[in-house]
Amino acid sequence: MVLGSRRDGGKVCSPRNIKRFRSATGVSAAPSTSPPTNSNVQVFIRVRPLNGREREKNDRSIIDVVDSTSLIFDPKESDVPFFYHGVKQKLRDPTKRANKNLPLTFDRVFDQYADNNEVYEHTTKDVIKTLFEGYNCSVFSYGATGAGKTYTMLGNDENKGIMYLTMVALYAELEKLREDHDITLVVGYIEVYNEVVHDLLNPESKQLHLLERNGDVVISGMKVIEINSEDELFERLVEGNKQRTQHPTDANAESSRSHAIFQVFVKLAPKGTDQFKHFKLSMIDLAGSERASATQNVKARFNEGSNINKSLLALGNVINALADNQRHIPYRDSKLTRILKDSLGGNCKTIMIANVSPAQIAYEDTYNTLKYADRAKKIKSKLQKNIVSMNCNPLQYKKMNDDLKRELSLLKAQNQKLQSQIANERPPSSSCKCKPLVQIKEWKDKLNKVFGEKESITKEILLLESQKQILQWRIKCKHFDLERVSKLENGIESSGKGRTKLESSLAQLEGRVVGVMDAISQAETKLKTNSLAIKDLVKELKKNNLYNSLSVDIRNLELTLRNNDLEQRYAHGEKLSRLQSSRQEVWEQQLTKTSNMIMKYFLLLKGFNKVTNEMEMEYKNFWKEMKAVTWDDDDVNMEQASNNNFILRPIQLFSSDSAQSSPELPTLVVNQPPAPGPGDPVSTSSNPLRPINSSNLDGTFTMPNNLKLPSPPRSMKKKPMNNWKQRVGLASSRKTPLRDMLQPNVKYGLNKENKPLPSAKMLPPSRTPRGANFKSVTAHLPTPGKTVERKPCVDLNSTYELGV
Ligand SMILES: Nc1ncnc2c1ncn2[C@@H]1O[C@H](COP(=O)(O)OP(=O)(O)OP(=O)(O)O)[C@@H](O)[C@H]1O
Repeated sequence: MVLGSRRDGGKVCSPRNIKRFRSATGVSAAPSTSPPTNSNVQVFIRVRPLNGREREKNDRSIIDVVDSTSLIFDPKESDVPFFYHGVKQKLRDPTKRANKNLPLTFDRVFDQYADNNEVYEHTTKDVIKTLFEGYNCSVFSYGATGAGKTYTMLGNDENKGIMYLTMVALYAELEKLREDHDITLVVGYIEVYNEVVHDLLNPESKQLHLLERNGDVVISGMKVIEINSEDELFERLVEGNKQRTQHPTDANAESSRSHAIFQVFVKLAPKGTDQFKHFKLSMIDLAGSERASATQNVKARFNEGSNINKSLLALGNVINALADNQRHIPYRDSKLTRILKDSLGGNCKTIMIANVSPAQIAYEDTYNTLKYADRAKKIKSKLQKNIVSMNCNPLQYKKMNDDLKRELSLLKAQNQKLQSQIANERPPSSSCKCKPLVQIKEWKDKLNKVFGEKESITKEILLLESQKQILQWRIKCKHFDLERVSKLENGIESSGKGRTKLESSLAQLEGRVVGVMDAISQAETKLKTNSLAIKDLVKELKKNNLYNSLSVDIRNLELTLRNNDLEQRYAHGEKLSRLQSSRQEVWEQQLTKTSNMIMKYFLLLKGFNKVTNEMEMEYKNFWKEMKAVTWDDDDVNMEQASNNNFILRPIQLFSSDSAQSSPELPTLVVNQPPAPGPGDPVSTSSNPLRPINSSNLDGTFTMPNNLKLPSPPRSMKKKPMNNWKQRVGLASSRKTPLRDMLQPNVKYGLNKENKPLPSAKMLPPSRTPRGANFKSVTAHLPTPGKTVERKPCVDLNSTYELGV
């Protein structure tokens, strides 16, 4: 079959084929018949041309590239008549294996005629844009040994690879920004060989270690160098590549026996500001995967081959776990997956180029690579969905906190500006000729006093409000706990101690809420009195024609109030978010345990043939639900999210008199919450920008009547609520679904005892040397079979530590 031709169009999607592929790959969905859409992970297939040896053997092509996004693996061969005892048979030759005739679709499929430029145009060209938007990006080439990974990534003098082409485009973009930005670009190049990390730019150095910092993996001691031109870059790439461990294999005379990771770190700082943006581009040339049967290696190579396969198997498991949206992603299983942690999951755009050979002899390798690629296609971007909902989403809190932080810094800047304005104010003789300085000072003191009072009262109210919200949240959690404990006690002998303890701590918490609410209402009365005092003072100032002279001071005092208000809200958000995170952690552990238990008992019952159809159905539905744990308010935008029970309600901080009376002041635009109207949700963030100078502010503190509070679980609702419980606000709520991940305990490529399946066995590569790759590289290659020796490095001054 010839590449690029399309045959048997109507039959390729036969249900039989689809079923076979599903069982072979473990892919639960049907093989893609439409191209994968918008995702953080894009998967491309590159089919290399048959090489001389394959052409000599007259190998048939096992890949039919149908169009730019689809291919057929092992296409059906045209019918060669099959004769038995001289009679033409209707059936196919039983001695020949039936063709898989498997259709697959990817983001793009490149046939043997595509050069590196074409691959670049459709793969990494768009990456540049994504990088400048502030995302990290990763490109990695995957495939069996000799499939064309290094050719794609590095290329040669005539046909430079996508690493180089991408970097040239990156330089061009940076050049456009050079005039008004300070730019730093550094690169690092490492390899992972036999589970040891080496620095390819500093071959003398000893092995590098991986460290975890705040959940990120950091390569300690990696040397990074500044690059100033494209040519210098290509030289560095080739130089680094020379240091890579290479040995000949059956399929490639210069097989790279290590995973090479080239990283580019860019820092962009607009001139004259102290802000900067940074991003990272990682380009990874993986070592070739190899089949057990394809290699006949000496002992020395065996270890190497098994390490390559082990890390690629770990990579496969990570891809599977991400594709299945599992909560636990086994990044820690190998150095490679640890380094690639933020290149596969998380906030990173990933491009995978799977390289395959179309030759019949590479049948298994090509099939395995396509399986990998098809799985990788299923990794979608919304990885954060793997979090169990507790009614309030900590991520939303984080965003709200960030908004508040921004608002706060804006206000602080405005405040500072106003303060300097006051300091630079001309003496009263010019602005207020008739008022002596002493008199002004007296009024200023009066203002400071009433605003000082207001500040401490609002502080107190917000503190109490924060306490109340946290107590209410804890009450809600306790109700859930109580409901569960009560249910679990059914059917077992229990002293009921657990329930009693929970009930008493619930009563205690509810009592505390009542106390806090009393304190709030007292503080509110004080605030009302204070607001009246401010109003009176402002009136007097106006009467004495002093208001204009002191308007800047009033404004400044108001802004100080606003600063404090925001600071407290921010602290509240953070505290609640911390509490929720720790509760969530406990929950996740509990849910994992519960799911495992359910699975155990289900299997036990099944073993005894006691599972009814209904139970089986229920279990399957449960399992399905557990597979895709999502926030139940995932798609709610922040506006809606702020309609949430645990946000501090707004306090009116400014008097209308003061707000409308200083027209000469610059209008301060902040993200201020609007005063809640009747029936409006209580909201403190994500409102459209609006000026603080609003004439509807009357300086009074009003208790919103729409503060929604959580309800008790169903069992509690049955009980009549007494007065204080109603005040605590246990009125209505939504149910939080009990979900957890429950995945069948089957890992890709592993049997039940967690041992590699026969197809994943490792055997070392062959010793047969074959033709050279790149002129520039081969001139400096180590002797085949000889590993590059590394000496310990003493000069650590020139090394940096950067996040992977
Ligand atoms: N698209 C292509 N066009 C022309 N030649 C190619 C192409 N892809 C690969 N080759 C040639 O095939 C041979 C093997 O390619 P390459 O070294 O890139 O394989 P590899 O996947 O990196 O192998 P390994 O994992 O063993 O290092 C090289 O000689 C290379 O020049």
